[in-house]
Amino acid sequence: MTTKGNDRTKVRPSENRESKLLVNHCFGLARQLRITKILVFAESVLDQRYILENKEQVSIILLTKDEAKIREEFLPHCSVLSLPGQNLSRSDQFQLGLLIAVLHNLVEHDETVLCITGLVGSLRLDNLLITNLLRDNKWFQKHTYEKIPKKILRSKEFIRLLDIALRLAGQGREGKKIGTIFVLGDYKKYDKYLTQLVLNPCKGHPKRNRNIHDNDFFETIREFAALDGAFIIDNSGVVEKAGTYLNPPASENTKMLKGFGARHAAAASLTAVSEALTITVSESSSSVIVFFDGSAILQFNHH
Ligand SMILES: Nc1ncnc2c1ncn2[C@@H]1O[C@H](COP(=O)(O)OP(=O)(O)OP(=O)(O)O)[C@@H](O)[C@H]1O
Repeated sequence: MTTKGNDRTKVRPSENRESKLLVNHCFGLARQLRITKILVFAESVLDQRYILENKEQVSIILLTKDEAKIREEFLPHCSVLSLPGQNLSRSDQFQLGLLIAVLHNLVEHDETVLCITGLVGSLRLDNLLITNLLRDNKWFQKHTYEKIPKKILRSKEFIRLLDIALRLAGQGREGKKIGTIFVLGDYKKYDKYLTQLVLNPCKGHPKRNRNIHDNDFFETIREFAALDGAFIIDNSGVVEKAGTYLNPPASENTKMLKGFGARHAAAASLTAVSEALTITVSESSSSVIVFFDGSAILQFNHH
């Protein structure tokens, strides 16, 4: 059991031993199964050195919410990836971590890898998984991965937007839940399906001040999320519009999601008739859903 408040100093020696044994067994399994990549959720590792002691013939991919916490001696031996989101379930952590590794070309989408993780904040590793994105993710089975324009899904803009969406879903605004849509892509190609519900609050501001990569802009996004409608973001991460209503035509290519209403229908439909990718934050369920080509391709739920 994790202590309430996730006191990082309170890891019993026996628990640290459990984590070390799990890591040892993981590397043993990798050798036996000839698996060459191991994803480690670094947030849960108290003593990172025992991972280095094990590394031979495997690539270690460290996933972290805070790259500054990764010890320097690790860096030449591991790939370090930033993991967006907060309070995700463990299965969502796995899914997101693996997806990000695939998007960074560190893992093939049909490659079997080992993942070790623990409860966020617990500093204990307690879970070992053998997984393969193509085998274990329904969407990857149904779709041709290569069909997704790499410039969109493999972009740092997509990963950053996912991070923003997960943070908004997890934190809300002034104690209230947030619901919104982010649209990523070449917006001029689907401008005809966009209508302003209110005057565009981004208009007239320099591009550098409304880029999703700018940390200071995050709070503005949180404020603008209170407006009905969607954020329209170009491929370089500049928010071109906010408070925008999506009005795409009906298309047979749209797969509606059960249990959701107009927001999710609009987000799905726009991707059916354009090359845009949309990410929704659901006000009713706090889930974050990524749509592409008319379908939900990824879904993350908060707990
Ligand atoms: N076409 C659209 N474009 C942009 N925003 C929309 C559109 N349709 C609805 N919305 C926004 O979504 C809000 C919620 O609508 P609704 O409850 O029907 O959607 P939902 O898919 O169930 O979303 P949620 O899970 O967030 O409640 C509306 O108040 C409106 O602000």
